[in-house]
Amino acid sequence: MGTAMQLCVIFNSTTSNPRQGRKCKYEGQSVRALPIRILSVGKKRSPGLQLMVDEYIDKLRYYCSVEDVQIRTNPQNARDQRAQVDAEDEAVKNLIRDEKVSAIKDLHWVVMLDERGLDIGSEKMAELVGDAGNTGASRLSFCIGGPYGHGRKMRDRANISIKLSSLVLNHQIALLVLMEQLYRTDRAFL
Ligand SMILES: C[S@@+](CC[C@H](N)C(=O)[O-])C[C@H]1O[C@@H](n2cnc3c(N)ncnc32)[C@H](O)[C@@H]1O
Repeated sequence: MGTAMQLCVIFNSTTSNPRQGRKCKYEGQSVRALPIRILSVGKKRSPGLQLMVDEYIDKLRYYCSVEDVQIRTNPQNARDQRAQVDAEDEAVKNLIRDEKVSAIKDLHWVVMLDERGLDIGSEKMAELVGDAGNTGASRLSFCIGGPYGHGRKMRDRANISIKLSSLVLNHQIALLVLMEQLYRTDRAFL
């Protein structure tokens, strides 16, 4: 998975009492966040969900810029799960392609959300967001899969794969949990 090894340091960081195992290395500091792009695959959102997403983006804007990109599932592929996942992978990959426009590089640090991913808490999520700024990337991209999850291409492209819970979540709930965690990375909420 790409350069995921770079992040091993984060997940081995030492801890101290009384919040054993819950210390964030950015505690007491503002975490400098890269611009964030959240890509989520799925059907048209309900107005209620969109309202909540917009509310989080509004709250997060004091801290970092968040781009909410929706990738619609193609109903033509509904009968062929493999074709659907492949098409979704391709669509997402096109939106996280590293690019160089004249002297400006747009390099994505890609975090794949997956129920089988690495189990991290809020503090480690804050470290992940802060440390992404030291990877040389110019953007932090979170990818949420469709009804059948991510395919091989996305798994190969991702720099790291994380879980938000041990439960399998609907992609819309995963989006809200992610946004809440991003909001929580602001030190005051850890
Ligand atoms: C309905 S789930 C897909 C479940 C599917 N069985 C799979 O193999 O991934 C849709 C998307 O929501 C996200 N998701 C669901 N549960 C999650 C969890 N516990 N942690 C992180 N992401 C999750 C993932 O991005 C997933 O691809």
